[in-house]
Amino acid sequence: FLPRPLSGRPPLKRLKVSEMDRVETRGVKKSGEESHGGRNEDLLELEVLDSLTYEASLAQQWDDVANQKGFDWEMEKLRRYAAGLTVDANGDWVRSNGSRDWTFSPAKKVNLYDDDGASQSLNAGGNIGVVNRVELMDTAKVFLYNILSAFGFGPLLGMAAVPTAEIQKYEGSFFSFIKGVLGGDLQTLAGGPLFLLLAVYYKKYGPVFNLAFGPKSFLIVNDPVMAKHILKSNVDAYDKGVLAEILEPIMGKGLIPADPETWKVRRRVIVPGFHKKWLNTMVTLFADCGDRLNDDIEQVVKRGNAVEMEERFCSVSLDIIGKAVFNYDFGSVQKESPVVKAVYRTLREAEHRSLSVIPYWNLPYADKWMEGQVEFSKDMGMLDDILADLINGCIKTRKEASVEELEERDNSDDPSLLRFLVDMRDEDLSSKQLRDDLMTMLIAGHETTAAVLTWTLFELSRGDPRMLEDIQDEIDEVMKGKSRPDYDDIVAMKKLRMALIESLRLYPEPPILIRRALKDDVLPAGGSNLKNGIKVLKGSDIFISTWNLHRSKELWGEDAEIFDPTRWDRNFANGDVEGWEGYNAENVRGLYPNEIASDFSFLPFGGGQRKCVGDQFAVMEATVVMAMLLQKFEFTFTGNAEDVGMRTGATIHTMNGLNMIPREKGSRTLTLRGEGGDRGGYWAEKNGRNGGEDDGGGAGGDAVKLDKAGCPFN
Ligand code: HEM
Repeated sequence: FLPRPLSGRPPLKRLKVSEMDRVETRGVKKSGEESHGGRNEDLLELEVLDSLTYEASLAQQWDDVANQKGFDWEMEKLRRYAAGLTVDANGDWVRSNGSRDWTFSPAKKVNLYDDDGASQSLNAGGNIGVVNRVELMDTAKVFLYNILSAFGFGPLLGMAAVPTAEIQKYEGSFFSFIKGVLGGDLQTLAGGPLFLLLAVYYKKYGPVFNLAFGPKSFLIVNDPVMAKHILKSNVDAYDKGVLAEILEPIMGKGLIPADPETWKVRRRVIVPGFHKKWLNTMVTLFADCGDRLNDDIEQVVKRGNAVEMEERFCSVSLDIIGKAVFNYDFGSVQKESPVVKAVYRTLREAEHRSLSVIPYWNLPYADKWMEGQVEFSKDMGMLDDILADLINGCIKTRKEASVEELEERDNSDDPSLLRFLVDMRDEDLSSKQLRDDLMTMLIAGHETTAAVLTWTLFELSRGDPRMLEDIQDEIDEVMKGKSRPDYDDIVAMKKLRMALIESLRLYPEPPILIRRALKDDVLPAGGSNLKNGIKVLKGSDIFISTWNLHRSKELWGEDAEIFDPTRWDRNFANGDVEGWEGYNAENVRGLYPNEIASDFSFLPFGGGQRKCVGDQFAVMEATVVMAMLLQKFEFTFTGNAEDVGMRTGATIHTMNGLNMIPREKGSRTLTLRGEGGDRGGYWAEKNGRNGGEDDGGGAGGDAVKLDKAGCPFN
């Protein structure tokens, strides 16, 4: 949440350049090398703009003199003077230290060589790619505009009248405040989970508002039209901003934090790994791990104990992701090993960082003296060693093949993504990049799926028991006595899939998507009354609250906060949200209703080009594990549903664990619980059942068998 530290890379590179090349092709080469035409020119020593620097991108941006006006240009000139540049008699920007050889205008075609001769990155057209980097000046400008807007100058500066929610009042105790400041914990400072605070402000301020902490502010977007603009229509104008800074030390240049240039390359490599045949193979893996979980719960039933299901779901999803991504068996359902502990501590640290106001991990030598950081660095070391061994082992047995061949290959001995990536023909096997990709998928695909399972079981257990019974009936009908579902069974278990996806609506993982503007932009008005749109300055940080989008009454109707898997069969629209098509059940394709069917009011896996690569994997995994569990067991809370509580990090966790008492299915007497009564009544009503027996939720009484004909799932 503090301004991004400047990168350590020097902005200029001292290289030798052939005058001929500079004029004709702008080629750059090392002293003593032959020029492209084979001529051995006299070489001049020049400072050439590194194509990867902010200066290079700026120089391109300002190439057109028509752009050289207004406030931004004045700021840019100041920036250039401060960087030691000046304008020469020809109007070119040059270094003021007398070196007239170097002009500010970037070369159009440049071949740069590192000192070791390795060529540097060029984009496909041979031009220097425009790298939009947010620099200190951009952040300063955003701060300045925030301050001026607070004094009412916003409209003069072309800013829309976006309301500002100011976190001024701290609700917690003095000691927890001090703890929050010292720990840099935003959640403690805000007095509770940030996304819940944003939900309160959403009710007050509507679809878009600023959240201000002094001069620093975040634009909070709770509108599907604006979200679509940021994630899809103008996606090149945004990157992951704060999130990338926080995750970089853990995930490196893995897909989630990757800058746009790295992302483009890696996404193209990784996506083919999730091909259809692989996903089918994965169903067997999900069932293997589901068996382990069932065996474990069986033991708990025998002992007559309670079990913490959130923890169990985390274990099963960790085992699955370990095997799927790098063919490593964490075996965490059966035992807790030092490796498993290291994974969890790393996840907790990543979450703590994402809630932190102070980048404490960047303090000098933090990994040597700071509590938590010493351990974190050891954990990362351990995980890196394991990953390095796995990668090296895989490389040693590499069998190169084309993507098509790999898709057809019998990979039953090692179906992992690592194997696929290593065997892919012509792939760069830099183990650092592979390490980053694998680490990212380990983290991205683990607790997210565990959270879906946790909150689905929670909601099914606290709702009308007939809802659960209905789903269990579906499982029995589809599985026909088999203990392990296959792909067709997953497709056939629609009620279960809709229950899982409904829990992702109410508990989105993560509850906030983070972006930073790489250029100035204007968001569409959507459901706001800001008809000219909302100006966004380069460098602005944006939170898209999926929690607010998914629970909005404007987007889902009055029952938005209710867990109702049948809603996915009904359309919903709202003409007040300009440009929003609404949710259309007919547009649902594939295993779950996605962002397209809801026109970006439902973003379970994000949307646009940076959408989750593991969506199908996750839905299939959750369906298999939950089907196998509910086929055999029933669960009741050890106490009340309210005891479970909620806290947040990158995903939404329970506060106190999902403590349940499991029993063999069929051994429980279904009762309508008082506290879930309204939900039960609602479910019954939606199913067209106004049955006299306890609908609407009194306590006690045997459950009424669901009337199949009235069920909207059918
Ligand atoms: C229910 C489970 C999951 C949920 C809810 C989920 C959610 C998401 C969301 C919301 C994003 C977009 C983030 C953004 O736009 O800032 C995302 C991205 C991503 N997810 Fe998932 N995810 C899940 C499972 C998985 C799995 C199983 C994997 C891998 C095996 C995975 C890998 C990724 C990756 C690599 C990205 C980054 C994609 C990119 O930027 O190109 N996720 N996920």
